[in-house]
Amino acid sequence: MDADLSQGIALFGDFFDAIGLSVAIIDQDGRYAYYNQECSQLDEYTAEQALGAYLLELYPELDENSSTLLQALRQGRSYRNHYQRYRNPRGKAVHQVHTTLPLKRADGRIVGAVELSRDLTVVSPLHQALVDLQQNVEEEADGGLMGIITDDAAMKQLIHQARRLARADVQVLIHGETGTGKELFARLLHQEGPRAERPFVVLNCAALPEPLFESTLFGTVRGAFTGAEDRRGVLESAHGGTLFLDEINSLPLSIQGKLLRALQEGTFSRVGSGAEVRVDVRVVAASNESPQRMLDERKIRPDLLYRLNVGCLAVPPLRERLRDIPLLAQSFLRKHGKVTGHRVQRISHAVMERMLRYHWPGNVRMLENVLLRSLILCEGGDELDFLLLEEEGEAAERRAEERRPPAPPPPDAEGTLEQRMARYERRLLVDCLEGCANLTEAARRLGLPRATLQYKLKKHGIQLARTVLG
Ligand SMILES: Nc1ncnc2c1ncn2[C@@H]1O[C@H](COP(=O)(O)OP(=O)(O)OP(=O)(O)O)[C@@H](O)[C@H]1O
Repeated sequence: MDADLSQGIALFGDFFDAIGLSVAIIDQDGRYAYYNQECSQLDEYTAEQALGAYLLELYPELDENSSTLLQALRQGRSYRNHYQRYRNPRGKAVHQVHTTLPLKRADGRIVGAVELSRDLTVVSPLHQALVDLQQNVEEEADGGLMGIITDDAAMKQLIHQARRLARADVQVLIHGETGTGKELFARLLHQEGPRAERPFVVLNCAALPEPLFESTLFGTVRGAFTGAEDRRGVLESAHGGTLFLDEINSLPLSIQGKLLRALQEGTFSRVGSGAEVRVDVRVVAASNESPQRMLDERKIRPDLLYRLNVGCLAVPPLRERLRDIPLLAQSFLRKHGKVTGHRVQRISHAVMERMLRYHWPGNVRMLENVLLRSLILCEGGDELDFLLLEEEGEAAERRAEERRPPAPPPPDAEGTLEQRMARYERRLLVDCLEGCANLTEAARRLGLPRATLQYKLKKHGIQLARTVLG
């Protein structure tokens, strides 16, 4: 061993023993020249076993490149506060942070290397608990966004718009594909408006069989029909607060008329009763079809639409906000990691690419489900390196679908050429209007003067939703 090195160890040995860090020193041959008590606790070799032994004999799973001490000795590299996780020779998981430096003589020659390590094995469960706690606090204090996670410019703009509408206490129609977060927006509108302390009542119109609509909305009186009891409807339950009518496009037109009257007049009667009930309710409605399509397919009465559509929020599909995919994915991994016990920290590059390329027909809800399933089935470890999207057969079919050009409008077997052309033109106009903010934009996209477009809309009897009237 180099004389300077052995002198240094003799001089500082007691100090290294007293500082409460594990300290290991190797000489220029890579053999342990110093190995203190804390090192023994971490790696479970006694000083007698270690001193004089070649490093790679004690740690056969390391090599010249992966051993930081050997890298410091041979390449002069230094590591400061470098995090390491490994299994010690007895198989125990060790987390540590170390600083490793080459030991140089005055003439610059490297005569050994030293490593000081701090054991994090005790600290890391506490650290994880702290991270979880912080996350919970952040989730609860997410600026009143009702858990809406986003880093997308259009979504941020939408949240801004929703907050303004919330304060204005107007009726709002939210539309967007399934699973995009429409209900979260509805809750945001309620929570940030003047009715926050009053009830928020949800009615999913698609989940109700037709005969139950009227009694569910307006309530019943005993004896109104066989088995009827005195029961409040959702309008009464939401008095003073907000009624969220999800999938409004599934509400039968006859009931829509009654709902409109109740909203206009603020009064209605329970089924089977002549007595007027007075309510003050803000209605927020949601649909997975655009206002234009609902109108065109006669799924909503225009007068109800105009009444509800004072404010309109169009939530974009997940595939149009790619920045949100990694953000949401990390958040779901944290959330479900706690429940499943699989604390995956990262998502592999390949999985992330796959997620970014996928078209997510079920949007955020689907992303969450896919990640949960993948997490449950993954083998453990730090990185999520597979994604259970769908059954392979279904997935292949979907990919073929994606590659296929958009389907032409269904061939109309009926009518003359002129009639079929007219139907085709009408369909093109409706499709175009759906994707445009206003008439001017639609005219520009179609390459038509605005007046010609207006003439064609009239000719085809296409009614416009308020959102495209401008
Ligand atoms: N931006 C987001 N951040 C965090 N979670 C989200 C976000 N968007 C949606 N989610 C979650 O995805 C799921 C579906 O959201 P939500 O029910 O609001 O969608 P929806 O558009 O109303 O769906 P549907 O049309 O099927 O009723 C919920 O669990 C919701 O918490």
